[in-house]
Amino acid sequence: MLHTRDLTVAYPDGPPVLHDVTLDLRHPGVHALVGPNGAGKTTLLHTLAGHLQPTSGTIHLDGRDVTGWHPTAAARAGIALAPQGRRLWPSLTVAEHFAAAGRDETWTVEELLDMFPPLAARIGHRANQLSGGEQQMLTIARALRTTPRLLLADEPTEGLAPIIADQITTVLRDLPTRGVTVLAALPHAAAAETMADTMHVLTSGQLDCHTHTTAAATTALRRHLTLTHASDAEPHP
Ligand SMILES: Nc1ncnc2c1ncn2[C@@H]1O[C@H](COP(=O)(O)OP(=O)(O)OP(=O)(O)O)[C@@H](O)[C@H]1O
Repeated sequence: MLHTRDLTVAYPDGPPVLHDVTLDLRHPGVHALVGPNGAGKTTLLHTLAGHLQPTSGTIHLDGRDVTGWHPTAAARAGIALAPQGRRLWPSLTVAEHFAAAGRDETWTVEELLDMFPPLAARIGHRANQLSGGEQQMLTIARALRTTPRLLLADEPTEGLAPIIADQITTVLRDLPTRGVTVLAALPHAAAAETMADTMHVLTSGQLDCHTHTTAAATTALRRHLTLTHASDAEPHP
């Protein structure tokens, strides 16, 4: 459903941060993009959502070339981003976030509140009055209001208490049954294990390994850390 080929991305006036990233999500499901801080996970998700332009390479969603599309067009094509840091409007209420994001009634407010019960009790509260977990729930719920086929979730359980992280994981795991494929950026393989069907390991802007097992993902991450530390320790001439 999502296919990127040789995607290279740089920030203005900087060197490439992603190098020739070829990612193939053939089947609906929950897919994890696993990598350490600075690997380029956020950069990849933002590029898929149209917030960054690749310098080369292509992005296809369901066979359609969406490379370089404006975020609004990417959203219409079915790509939604639940960003890291949540990016909510602090002074808008939960209800106002739903109203602002709503496009059609595939995901009704009632359904979303059933999915995230803590939000139901907070419907009239402003975003800056919500807990971190409630903010994350609102971020995902708001993204679903745009009726995505692909939900990009950037570190969706970051900093949350385990019980809240479990609630969010359960919701994400269930989304493919509603026709939504999830690509979740996660910092390590253990976090991906409970959430994802496949893991794609990103290190230093390059995709390193595609796997179904935590062990293989962890090995790839350890290999990267070992190589990084070894080159850091090399004496400089
Ligand atoms: N706005 C920006 N301008 C320039 N460089 C940036 C910008 N945002 C990120 N970078 C750089 O791009 C690289 C990849 O960062 P990115 O945030 O995509 O990684 P990440 O894997 O999501 O890490 P983290 O888990 O820490 O968010 C890093 O070297 C970072 O410093």
